[in-house]
Amino acid sequence: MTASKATAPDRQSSDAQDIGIPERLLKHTVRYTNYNEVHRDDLTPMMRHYAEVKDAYPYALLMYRVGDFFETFFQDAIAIARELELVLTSKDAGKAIGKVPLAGIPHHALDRYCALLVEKGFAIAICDQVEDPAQAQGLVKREVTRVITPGTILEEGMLTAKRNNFLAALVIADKHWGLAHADVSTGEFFTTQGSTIDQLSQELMRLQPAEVLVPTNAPDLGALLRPGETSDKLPKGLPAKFCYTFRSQTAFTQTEAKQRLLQSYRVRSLEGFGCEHLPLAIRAAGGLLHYLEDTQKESLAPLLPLSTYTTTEFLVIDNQTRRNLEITQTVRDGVFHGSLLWALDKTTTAMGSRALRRWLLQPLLSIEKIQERQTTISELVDNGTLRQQLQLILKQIYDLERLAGRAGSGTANGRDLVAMAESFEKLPDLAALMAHAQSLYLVKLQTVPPELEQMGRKLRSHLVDSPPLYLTDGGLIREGVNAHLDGLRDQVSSDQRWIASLEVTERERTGISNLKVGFNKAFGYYISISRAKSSQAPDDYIRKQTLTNEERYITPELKEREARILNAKDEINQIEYEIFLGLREDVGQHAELIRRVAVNVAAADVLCGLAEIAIYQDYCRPEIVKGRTLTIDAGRHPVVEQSLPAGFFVPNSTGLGYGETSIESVGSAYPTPDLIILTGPNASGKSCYLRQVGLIQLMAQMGSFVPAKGAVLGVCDRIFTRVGAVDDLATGQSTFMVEMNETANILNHATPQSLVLLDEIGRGTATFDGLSIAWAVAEHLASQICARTIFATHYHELNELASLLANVANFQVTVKEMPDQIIFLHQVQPGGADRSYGIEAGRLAGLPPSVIKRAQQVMGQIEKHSKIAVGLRKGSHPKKSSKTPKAAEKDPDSQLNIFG
Ligand SMILES: Nc1ncnc2c1ncn2[C@@H]1O[C@H](COP(=O)(O)OP(=O)(O)OP(=O)(O)O)[C@@H](O)[C@H]1O
Repeated sequence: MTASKATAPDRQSSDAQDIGIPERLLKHTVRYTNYNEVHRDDLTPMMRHYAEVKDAYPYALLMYRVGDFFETFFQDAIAIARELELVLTSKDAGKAIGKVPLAGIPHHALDRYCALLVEKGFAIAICDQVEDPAQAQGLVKREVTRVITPGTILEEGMLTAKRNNFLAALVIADKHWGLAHADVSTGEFFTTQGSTIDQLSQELMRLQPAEVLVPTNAPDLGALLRPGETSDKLPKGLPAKFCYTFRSQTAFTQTEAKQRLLQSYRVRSLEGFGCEHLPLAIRAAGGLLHYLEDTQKESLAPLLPLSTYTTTEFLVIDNQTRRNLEITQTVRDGVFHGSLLWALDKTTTAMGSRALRRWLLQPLLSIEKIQERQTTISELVDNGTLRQQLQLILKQIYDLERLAGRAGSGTANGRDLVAMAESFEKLPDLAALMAHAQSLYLVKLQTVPPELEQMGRKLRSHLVDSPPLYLTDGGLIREGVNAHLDGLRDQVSSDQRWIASLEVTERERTGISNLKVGFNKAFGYYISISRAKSSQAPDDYIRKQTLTNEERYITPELKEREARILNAKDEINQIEYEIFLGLREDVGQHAELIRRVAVNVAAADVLCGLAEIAIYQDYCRPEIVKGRTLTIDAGRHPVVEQSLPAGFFVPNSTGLGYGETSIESVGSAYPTPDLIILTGPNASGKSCYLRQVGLIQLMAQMGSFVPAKGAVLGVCDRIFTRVGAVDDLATGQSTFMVEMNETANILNHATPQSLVLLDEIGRGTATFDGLSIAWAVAEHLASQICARTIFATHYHELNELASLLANVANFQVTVKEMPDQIIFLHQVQPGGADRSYGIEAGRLAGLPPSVIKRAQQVMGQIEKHSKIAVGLRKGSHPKKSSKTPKAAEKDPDSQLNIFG
């Protein structure tokens, strides 16, 4: 980029409002708000260098190290002053330019401020001094040592322990897409390929990446879109809630991307990663790796081997379903407390907690893999001692995934390595505990890589138990590690002892009883004598400073000892630092091995937590079968149950899967339709029941036990939900349109293997429109798709469907009517509610009696004259047996005649 002459040379100042900074923070008038407004030749050498560096990172806030501060200038200064509420001052940028905006942060507070900026979606380039300023001739050498972007954070303080921080990269071509994602802090690296933008955005919504890379050939390469910002360069249909970074297309081309992956993993083919035949997946992964190399510089820790997956390997849970089933956060407040994850997370390690979240968002389809997880839970349920001891050991294991990342990237400190050593020491205990374990996930813990055991011993023998936070201040390395280091330490101790005893010896020698030995930063060690006694100072004392009441002296020997101490200390610190770097590098080289072990530990932790829940919440191991059976005996909602006093939750059974053999455990007489029409008054528990079935299915497919007495469950391909009515203000869609979009999506994608949970379809429009749509949707699901469906509704007219279609059954949530109140029994029983209690609910809520009376009259009229009601009452529809779902399938255009 070439320097351009000031575009607004007459701009002398901007007022506070102009740049969005409160008056109280604006300490100087601000001149030039963009570094490109000034002529480069007019800048001071340092500012010119700043501008050159800034040219290379236009999309990032540039933190430029000056002494003890990281300073930002021009527009970056304005941005950070505004975002962090810092004082905006100014700096002289050159004679012809004068003062330009400046905002700085102390170097030791860099992490804290960066965390805040990254959270707000900014990228930060850190330009540090790379030579000792004391040794520098002329301008201190500075280089960008790291670029921190929302998706490339490694710093512990900036990460959330219990969730992954994913960086994603996508490539879209010919209606197909490739999507790679990696967590640099844990080393996980995945790639996949698929079609339809809808699928891509669903996958992004599942991953919730902190940053998404998008290749473009647009001119403002490197621009970063913060969450909520839009750009016409962003492919249509992608969620606006993420942070998007535009990258040059070059790194995303097939040749470059593949080459980069081959080189990085030192392999000849991508066959082993399973993506050789997936060009878009390769391009996305290569582009992502390039970005990491670009931003992490030397500090990029090796990632785990690239793993290829397909979105069809997992139970598909779209964004609405994830939201409606409140898997990771509640619908109402968007908080973790009250979500399924909250109810199930009994993990002990941060790694386990992250793994549980991933498992919940990606339940399995393979019966075998589900059973592997179940078997481990069973073993831990049956063997309480094993479970408790496992938990005790897990408690002592630190976040190995992230520690390995920090070691690999050269950012780990002494405490990190000690934490690793302590964790490695626990691995043999874990192996010994698992010696007789039978199930796969526990057997995986039986072997400890010898390298890690050795590494643990080495770290322990080299590092002190509680190392200091800073690496260059010494105090890290134990005695006995390095003979020269020990010698220097002995020398320092002896000199320090000599100085410590100096006061006594000099008092004796001089006879001055109040003689003291002191130390200050300016002069180092000195001997102090009160003014009154100063005449008694011996000849070898050299006067250094005169204060009101005392004289300060040095002696040649004192200075010699002092110099020796200081030199030795410098050398000690340097040797310790080098030993530490060697240790850290050693650990870094084992990052991949450490992470592999960490993955096993995390999985065991998840399963141990699930076993714990299974015991204390009385869950059962569901039988996972082929086919469409969905039978739950006395199921409960895992979250609502935990929030009610013990024993208050009313269990309910469920049977779905028409044509499947009945399951004995639930009673052979239990009906198993494809579609349940569920009616019942407000607040009786319909939504709760609906969600309970969805959650039980989901938990079963992630391998967990489930809150029920017994369950036999076929594997679902997708769970769809349509729950409640919420305006999507962000996209400007009305409640009804959102509802219809979601319903259309379900009807277009559901299969007989899907589980569909619909709550009050058609409520957002006129009653008859709503009822008609609800009817048609239910009929289509039952007769055309044959998806297993629960359809909760207040339109009890829909109960008629059961008499028309053999695979539809009516259920109701029962209430007990009392003279002046309704008692909610929360029991789901066969049969349809023949009436709503809406008017009663209104009466209980205090609507005036005249209004209630009038409402009853109106209802009577509507029921009498409604065509659909008349049609339904006539019973003129064909006999149930003549319209089985299969018959309807053959003749999809035929509709059931309900109008007579
Ligand atoms: N099986 C149950 N056992 C105990 N309490 C329950 C049960 N099911 C629901 N509840 C309680 O009843 C409340 C209302 O349930 P829910 O929201 O499912 O009702 P609803 O029938 O869907 O109401 P509406 O038709 O107004 O949406 C829940 O918050 C829960 O506390």
